[in-house]
Parts: sequence; C-alpha cells; structure tokens
Amino acid sequence: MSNKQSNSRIGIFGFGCVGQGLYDVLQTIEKAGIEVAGICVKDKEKPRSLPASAFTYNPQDLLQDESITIFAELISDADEAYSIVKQALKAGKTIVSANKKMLASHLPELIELQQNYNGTLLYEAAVGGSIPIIRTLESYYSSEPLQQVSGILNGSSNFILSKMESEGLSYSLALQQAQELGFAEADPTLDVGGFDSVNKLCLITAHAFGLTIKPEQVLRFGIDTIKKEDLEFAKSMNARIRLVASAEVTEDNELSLRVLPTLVTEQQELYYVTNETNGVTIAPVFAGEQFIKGLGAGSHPTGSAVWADVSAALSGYRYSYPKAAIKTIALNQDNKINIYLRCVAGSTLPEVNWENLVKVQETREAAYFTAIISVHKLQKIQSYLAGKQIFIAEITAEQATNFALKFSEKEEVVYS
Ligand SMILES: NC(=O)C1=CN([C@@H]2O[C@H](COP(=O)(O)OP(=O)(O)OC[C@H]3O[C@@H](n4cnc5c(N)ncnc54)[C@H](OP(=O)(O)O)[C@@H]3O)[C@@H](O)[C@H]2O)C=CC1
Ligand SMILES: N[C@@H](CC=O)C(=O)O
Repeated sequence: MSNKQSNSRIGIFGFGCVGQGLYDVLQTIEKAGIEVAGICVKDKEKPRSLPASAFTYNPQDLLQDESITIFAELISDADEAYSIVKQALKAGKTIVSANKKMLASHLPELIELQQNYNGTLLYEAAVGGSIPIIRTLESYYSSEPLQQVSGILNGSSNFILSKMESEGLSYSLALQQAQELGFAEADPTLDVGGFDSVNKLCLITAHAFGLTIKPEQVLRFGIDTIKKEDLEFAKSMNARIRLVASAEVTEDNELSLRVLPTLVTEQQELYYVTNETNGVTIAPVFAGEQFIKGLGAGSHPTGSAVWADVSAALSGYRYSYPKAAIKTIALNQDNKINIYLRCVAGSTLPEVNWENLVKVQETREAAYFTAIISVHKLQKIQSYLAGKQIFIAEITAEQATNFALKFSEKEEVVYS
C-alpha cells in the first residue's frame, strides 16, 4: 500500500463551518497522516479555536510553500476562491474545493487548466454535502448512460421547508436557524433563491451527461416567496413541497434542467428527506433507479467529504469527465411541465402562451392558478416574475386536476 499520505502537508483556506469540520476530521482520524501546514483566513480580529500561529492572512504564504502537497479551498468568497484554485492548478498542484458557486461559474476553464498544467481539482463536498454523488457518477457510471439525476441538493432550503411544515415555524425563524447551524451560505439568497441548487446541478450535469452548462441556462425558482398557504395546498394534496433540482433526458433524447419547488407525495423518497438532509435519485438506463440520501450541509458531514477527496487525491485519483468524451446529448428546454402558481390577487400574469391556464381560486389576498408551460417559456419570464411575490411549484397533471376539483368556481383564463 502506498505510504504517500504519511508525508503530506495540507494548506487550508478558510476556517469557518467547513474548514473547522475538516480540521476536526483530520485530528480525529487516526493515521490520517496529514500535517496541517497552515490555515489562511481573512479576519484578523476573529476569536479562533487554535493559536494565532496556526493562521496566515496572506494566501501566498500557502500557495508558494513548496512543502505543501495539497490544498483545501474552503472559503466563502467565490472570487477569491477562483483566484486561489486557478493559481494552484497553474502550478500543477492538487486542490480540493467546496465552493460550488465558483466551480459552476468557471468549470470549463478549470477542467482545461487541469489538462494543461497537470494539476488536480476535486469537489465532492460542493454537491450534496456528505453524499458521494460526484464520485459515483464519475467512476461507477462512467460508461452507462443515465436517464435522470434529480433530487434535493440544498440543505438550508430543505431545513426551512421541514421546520415550517412540521413545527409551524415562520420562514424567517427557520432561515435564521439554518444560518445559526452553519448550513446557509454567507448570502442566504443563494440557498433560498435556488441558485445554490443550480450550481450543484451544473456540476452534476458535467459528470452525469458530459455537458458544461452555465448556471444562467437553468430554469430556477426558489422557496423565498413561500407562504403557509402553499404548504396548506401541498398538504391538501397529501404532499410536501421540496426544492428539487433535476436533469432529465427527454423523449427526444435531449437534456432538460430545472430547479423548482415541487410537490412530492408519500410514494416518493423525497417526501421523507427532512431538515438539512439531501437526497439524489440516479436513473441509469440499465441498472434501474437508485436513491442516495445523507447530510447535505454542516461542519463534520462536509469536512468528511473534503477529507475523502484529500485522501483520494493523495492516492492519485482525479476526475476524467468520462461522459464529456461521449457527448451525445444537447440541452433543450422545450419540454412541458404542470405548475401551481400563487400570486397577489388582481396581479396580471405575463402573456407567454400558457396552456390550460386555470384560475382555481381567488381570495381577497391571493389568486391560485394551475397551468402547463414549457421549461423554456417559464425561464423567459423568470426575471419578470422575480420580486412580484409569486410562488411557483411543479405539480403533476393529476394534482392540477384534483386541485381544480376542490373548487367549484373554477375559471378558465385565456391568453393569446
Ligand atoms: N456550510 C456548509 O454546510 C457547506 C458549505 N460549503 C461551501 O464551503 C465554503 C465555506 O463555507 P462555510 O465554511 O460554511 O463558510 P463560513 O462563512 O463558515 O467560513 C468562511 C471562511 O472563509 C474565510 N474567508 C472568506 N473570505 C476569505 C478571503 N478572501 N481570504 C481568506 N479567507 C476567507 C473566512 O475567514 P474568517 O474566518 O477570517 O472570516 C472563514 O474562515 C463555501 O464555498 C460554501 O459554499 C459546501 C458544502 C456545505
Ligand atoms: N448552503 C448549502 C451548504 C451546502 O452545500 C446548503 O444549505 O446546502
């Protein structure tokens, strides 16, 4: 067995929730054999759990230290993370990152840098926290075509939805708890607005389908406008609302991507995924559907995923992006979905060739619609709808019918 790990020195960028988690894991695992060479942080005034001598405030102190074998980039600043990772890769070094925002924004360039300079970049912790999803797609499903990869990829949103649903917490109190527990991003809009799930979906798509997609290309609605009425609607359908990210191959053999609040029923695994847990379904063409569930955020679960990458990288593991070499699929967002839409009473919806747009119910405060719309058309009005207190969830055709049946004053709304 290789004894490569016994002489390894690691440089850690960031000592927040994840950085501390990795540090704890390294201290606890006997024979980890990794020496922490230094930790780079930003705030000189912050109280720390380690002596001041463990820290530096200048990234170059680590990046230019020739004795360091491997880096872990675990900071909350995506721009600075990009510059750290780029410099490390250009020097042909090995670096593990948890920064999905940075990774999804620069993936094609980061893949090229690894090829050009023979560096290594791993990022299991960036998707699904402790769930080994990237390595499963990359290594185990390197050659089998996949039909779908979908699931809950954001711990904070799931925590908020669970707490509102099971404990009746307000949205703002549940968000505050997610922040206090270290699950939320420095800017929680990334979590509740669905951006974080989009970034993770882009990373999944590169490994599962061989496509590098820009985050802006993905349809995205979050849970930031949710109200208790929406949870009551879901309950009346014997369902729960989950923020679901999905990459699926359509009937025309093209790839459709979206992040949407979605009604899930007791028959679906995602119904039972609660709090900061994430859950991902992989549907390979031959193997049959599989479901992986695990803690999607938090200090030690994420630290564990970083350590798994550090350990694998030190044994010579690197991603090969096997599906990119095959690249038989293109992105197409023309597939149609059924949606539930709640808006302020009297609001005007944009005219985008809705199909079956039905105003199911109107109260003094809100109007409730169901409709069919293509992913592409919904994406076109995504920015128009933002900021208008509109909540959208994907539902099934059966749920749309059942919702309409509950109200006798069903009214068809026809646009051009
Ligand atoms: N929290 C989680 O559960 C998960 C987080 N991630 C990702 O991991 C990364 C870290 O998240 P998390 O630990 O929660 O964040 P925290 O906010 O808890 O910690 C961020 C750390 O980054 C440091 N930092 C920020 N900017 C700089 C900079 N310019 N130079 C050096 N250090 C800097 C901070 O320094 P200082 O201590 O001085 O403030 C702090 O130590 C993020 O990319 C996040 O998206 C991924 C999976 C799960
Ligand atoms: N903010 C993220 C942290 C892990 O990726 C989340 O809530 O999932």
